Amino acid sequence: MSYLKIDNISKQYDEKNIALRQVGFALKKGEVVSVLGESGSGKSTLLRIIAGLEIQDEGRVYLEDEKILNPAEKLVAGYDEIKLIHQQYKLYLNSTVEENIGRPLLLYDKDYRRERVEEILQMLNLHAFRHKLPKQLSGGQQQKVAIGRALSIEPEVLLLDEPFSSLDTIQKRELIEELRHIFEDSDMTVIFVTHDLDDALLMSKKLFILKDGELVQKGAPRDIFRKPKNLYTAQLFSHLNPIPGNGEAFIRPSDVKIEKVDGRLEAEIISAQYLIHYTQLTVRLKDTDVIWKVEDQNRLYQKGDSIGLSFHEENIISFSPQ
Ligand SMILES: Nc1ncnc2c1ncn2[C@@H]1O[C@H](COP(=O)(O)OP(=O)(O)OP(=O)(O)O)[C@@H](O)[C@H]1O
Repeated sequence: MSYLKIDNISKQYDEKNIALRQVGFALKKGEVVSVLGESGSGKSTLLRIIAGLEIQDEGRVYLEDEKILNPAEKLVAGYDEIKLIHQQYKLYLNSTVEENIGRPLLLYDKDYRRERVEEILQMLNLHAFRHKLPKQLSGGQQQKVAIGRALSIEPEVLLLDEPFSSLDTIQKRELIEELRHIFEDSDMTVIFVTHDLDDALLMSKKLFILKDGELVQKGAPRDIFRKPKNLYTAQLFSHLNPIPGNGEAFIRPSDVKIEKVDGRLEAEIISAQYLIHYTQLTVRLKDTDVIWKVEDQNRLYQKGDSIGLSFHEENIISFSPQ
């Protein structure tokens, strides 16, 4: 049974700005998913509508079969059960970490409040900073406090709108992994939106891909990687090498094997770029203008070398009948 249902949501701000086109999906309780899309694809609008903070033109959001009312239908917009965190999420600057986390619980029983704040400090490993003010914390620690504050009243649904984009890559990856473990141990339903594929893959086992306001594909990353529905989705995962004379058919660099020159597919290396896990070769296929990227895992080749290339038919990505 679906727990959070997004049913056919459309939203157009004005003539030029169509933010969402009939977006629909359903999540089970406790599911953690990522919504991936480039800037302007409608991610923030989608989350705001799910949170009941934006008026949609069409469609409905349901939480456990209850309609989520939008600001035109509800006096105080938003729901305690659904928390939205975004990059500009503000902390109380003159309050300590523990006060910030406990703030949403002011109307709750004092003992419960104390217990819950302890739980959150423990969960997010923030004990050492409990008496510090936000300005005495790093960006990553501040984001954790913001998340701690959102978690303090135990929301049913947590919506994360690129909340980590101000962090450096290493800090961000660590925080995402930490949160993934927290979410795995909870029954919170989480939607994480991002434009970064690696972040999305780190956070969840299920991806929703948004393009120009449309949900173009959803599923397990491995399935989308192997069977992308269109060029846009395919290219989110890697560069695609066009296969000459084979219509709209491509092969990923990671699926190309470098062999000795043996008269089959031959190429000349026109540049070699040292990357962390391999040397990326840019090659020109013999007797053509077709340029490919291939991965030299053993760092054996350099500019000017001739190499042979091979790949398995089953790895070909094709968008039209061959
Ligand atoms: N208040 C608004 N008024 C008019 N157009 C808007 C408004 N908010 C968003 N839009 C437009 O709606 C579309 C979707 O915007 P949205 O912010 O939802 O995308 P996004 O995927 O979250 O982008 P980003 O990653 O850059 O934050 C864009 O074309 C944007 O310009």
